[in-house]
Amino acid sequence: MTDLSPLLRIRDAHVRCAGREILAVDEFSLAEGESVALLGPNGSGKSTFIGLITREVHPLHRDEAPVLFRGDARVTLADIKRALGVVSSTMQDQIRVHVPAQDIVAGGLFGSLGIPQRCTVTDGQRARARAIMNELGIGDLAERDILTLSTGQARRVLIARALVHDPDVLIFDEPCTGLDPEGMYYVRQTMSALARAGRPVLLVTHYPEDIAPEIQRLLLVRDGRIVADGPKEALLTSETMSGLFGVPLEVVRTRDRYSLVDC
Ligand SMILES: Nc1ncnc2c1ncn2[C@@H]1O[C@H](COP(=O)(O)OP(=O)(O)OP(=O)(O)O)[C@@H](O)[C@H]1O
Repeated sequence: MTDLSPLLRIRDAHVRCAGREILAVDEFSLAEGESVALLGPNGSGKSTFIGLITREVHPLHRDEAPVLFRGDARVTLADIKRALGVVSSTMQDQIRVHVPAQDIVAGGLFGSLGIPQRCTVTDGQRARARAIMNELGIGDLAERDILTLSTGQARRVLIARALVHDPDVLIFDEPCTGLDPEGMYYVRQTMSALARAGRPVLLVTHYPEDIAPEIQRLLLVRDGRIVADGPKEALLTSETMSGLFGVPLEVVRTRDRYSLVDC
């Protein structure tokens, strides 16, 4: 029998912090192979939404579990780490040790940012880390000290780390923050290629420019709520964006990308 459960389902999930509700999700499903972008202003609840999926944020308890992976509520944290590959702009700040970039990539095989103490990396695991770096065009960075890389180079190393264990879903949490146009180009191209290859990408961003042409579905988040969920063509309008961000904005479409300009 075919399993018709979505890859991910969030239903009636509520997150409270410091005495107030910071996120409420009535219903969200991600099908196998589907990619989606979450767009919203600062403080709207996007990272909290991702935290629900990664289990870093806990919803209020209720009898029926609010977050299901392939229909299963009882997945362990290890299962979640295996299923997800996460890239965020803040991860780089957490790296404080001088290690070769390939060790950061291999760390993804252990669900950590580097190789944990007491763990030994096999030749096969090292080869896997090198192979994924080569695939992303950053093989020349493998032996470089991670702390000496530019922000753009380090971000691409973090993408390799997120991919090294062949996850079911890739989460990009504001992946272009702090990058110059070259860095943005490579990160956006990589997201496009992954989504095109059918790897589900869950992108969190403030900017429509980051949304790869292959990502068709858009969620708009504001004040801790999903205020819209639909095709990006329908939602990326000047009127909707001005309402979402609370300032007058114009949406400009250039080929298959969208951008926001002040008006
Ligand atoms: N630990 C916390 N304690 C109190 N409030 C919190 C905490 N974490 C998040 N919040 C609040 O929850 C709301 C949603 O935060 P969240 O970080 O999810 O938003 P975001 O859309 O990711 O923001 P940004 O775009 O700035 O990263 C914000 O109002 C934030 O201040």
